[in-house]
Amino acid sequence: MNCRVKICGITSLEDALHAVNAGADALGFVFYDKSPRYISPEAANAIIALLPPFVVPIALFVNADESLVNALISGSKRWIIQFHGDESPESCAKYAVPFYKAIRMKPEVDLQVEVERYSEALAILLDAYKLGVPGGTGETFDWHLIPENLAKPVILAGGLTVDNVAEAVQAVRPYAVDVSGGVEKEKGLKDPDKVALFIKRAKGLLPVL
Ligand SMILES: O=C(O)c1ccccc1NCC(=O)[C@H](O)[C@H](O)COP(=O)(O)O
Repeated sequence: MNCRVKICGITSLEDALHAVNAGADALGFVFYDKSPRYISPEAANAIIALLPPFVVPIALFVNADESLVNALISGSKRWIIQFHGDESPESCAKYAVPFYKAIRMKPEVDLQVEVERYSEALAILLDAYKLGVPGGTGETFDWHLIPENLAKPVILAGGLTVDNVAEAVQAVRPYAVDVSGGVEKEKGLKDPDKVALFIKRAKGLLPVL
């Protein structure tokens, strides 16, 4: 299976280019100022101007003001937005760029209903629910909560690491996987070896020993 990989929480050009050279399909940039992975719109737009054309830059917002989102996307036409808060379907769809909607998974979430609500989303990203923490929790959720016949591509996130990503891809068969904390050496800084190994294992290019 050809599983794509998004490396999230990029804060430097060095980490961005290393992830791309290791085979990342998409890079995530966090514009949530309470995150240790926060990057300014100016710094992120400078990085994405140097990315090769087939790499997708993804801008992550949590209940952000419209003016902040518009300020970012006015700097580059390449962005896809990942809404990671409580944004309504209407507020996600009002921008000039495509979007993904993150759903924080717990047993009472009906994914079929969420997929219908966010009908204009390109894909849904499934992350672990943790009270008071909007994302980047480093925690997994119960993958059995994901139905097989969802009408949107699934990006699987939440607590993925070099040790569990191959199993996750096998079990869920997602369109893509997304990782942040599992490939860091400290919060906000990627570990190049873990990034490379994670991508190889997600794409089935290396056996898990
Ligand atoms: O990464 C953050 O700090 C963050 C903060 C607030 C909202 C979302 C955030 N990250 C979202 C992501 O896309 C992460 O990649 C995803 O939550 C998975 O994180 P992890 O469990 O650390 O791999």
